[in-house]
Amino acid sequence: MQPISKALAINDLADMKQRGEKITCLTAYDASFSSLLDKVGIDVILVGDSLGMVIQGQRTTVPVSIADMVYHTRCVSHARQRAFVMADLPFMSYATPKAAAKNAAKLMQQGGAHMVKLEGAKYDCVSFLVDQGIPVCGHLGLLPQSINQLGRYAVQGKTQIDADKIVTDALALQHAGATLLVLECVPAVLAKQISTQLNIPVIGIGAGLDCDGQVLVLYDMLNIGIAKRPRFSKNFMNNVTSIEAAIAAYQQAVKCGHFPTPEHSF
Ligand SMILES: Nc1nc(=O)c2c([nH]1)NC[C@@H]1CN(c3ccc(C(=O)N[C@@H](CCC(=O)O)C(=O)O)cc3)CN21
Ligand SMILES: CC(C)C(=O)C(=O)O
Ligand SMILES: [Mg+2]
Repeated sequence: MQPISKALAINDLADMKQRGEKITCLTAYDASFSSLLDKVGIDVILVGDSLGMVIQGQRTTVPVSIADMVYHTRCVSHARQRAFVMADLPFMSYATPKAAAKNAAKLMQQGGAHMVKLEGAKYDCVSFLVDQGIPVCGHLGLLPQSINQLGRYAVQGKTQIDADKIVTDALALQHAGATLLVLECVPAVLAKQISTQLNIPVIGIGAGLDCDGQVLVLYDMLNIGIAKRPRFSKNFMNNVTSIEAAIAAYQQAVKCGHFPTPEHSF
C-alpha cells in the first residue's frame, strides 16, 4: 500500500526555506496533470492565468476571467492529495481590496485553492486579504497582466533604479503579510539578493538558481506550448520517454540545484 503523504501547508513551505530545501512548483490546469504532479512530489501546483495562453490560445493573460480561474482551480484541487494549490487572481479581479476579497473567496470556496497570487505592489489588497485569513503570494518582476503597458515580455530590474524598486516592493509585500513571492524574469543577482533579504520563500521563473524554489509553465517544460518556449524555460522531455519522467526530472533537477543553469537565467 502507498503511504498517504500529508498535505502540504504554507508553513511547510516556510520550513523548507529555513532548512534550504528547494520548493518545486509547476502550473496545472486540469485533474489529470494535477494528479501526475502530485504523484511525482511537486510541492506547489500553480493554477496560473497562463491558462489564457496555453489552454485558451489567447495572445496574453489579459482576457482570463475569474470564472475561468475558478473552473480550472476546481479541476486541479480535487485531483491532488499532497501538493499545495495556489491560484492566480486574473487581470482586474483585484482593482480594489473589496474586489480582491470577493474574487479570492471564489478561488478558495468554489475552486479549493489554498492561496491566491496577485501581480504587482498591491499592498492594500494583500493586507486586506491576509486580514480575512487568506494566504497571499506576491508576484514581482515581469508582470504579464501589464503587457499592454510593457509592450513586450522582457527581463525586468536591469537598471539600478528598477532593481531597487523591486527590492522595496518585495519587502513591502512581505510587510503587508504576503507569505510567498514569485519573481519572474529578473537578473539572477537581484533574485538572489531578494531571496536572502526576505524571510518568506521566493519562487523564481527566469530568476536564476538562488531562489528558494522554481516554477515553470508545464506546457513549456513538456515542449507542447503553442508559442515559442521562453529562454528561461527548458524542454524536460529531452532524454525521457514519458511525461511522468519529464516531471520527475524537473523535480529532481530543482531539488538538487541543477536547474536553472546560467543559460536559463538572466
Ligand atoms: N507558455 C507560457 N510560458 C510562460 O512562461 C508564461 C506564459 N505562458 N504566460 C504568462 C507569462 C508570460 N511570460 C513570458 C512570455 C514570453 C517570454 C519571452 O518570449 N521572452 C523572450 C525574451 C523577450 C525579450 O527580451 O524581448 C525570451 O526569449 O525568453 C517571457 C515571459 C511568462 N509567462
Ligand atoms: C508564470 C507563472 C508564475 C504564472 O503566473 C502563470 O503561470 O500564470
Ligand atoms: Mg500568472
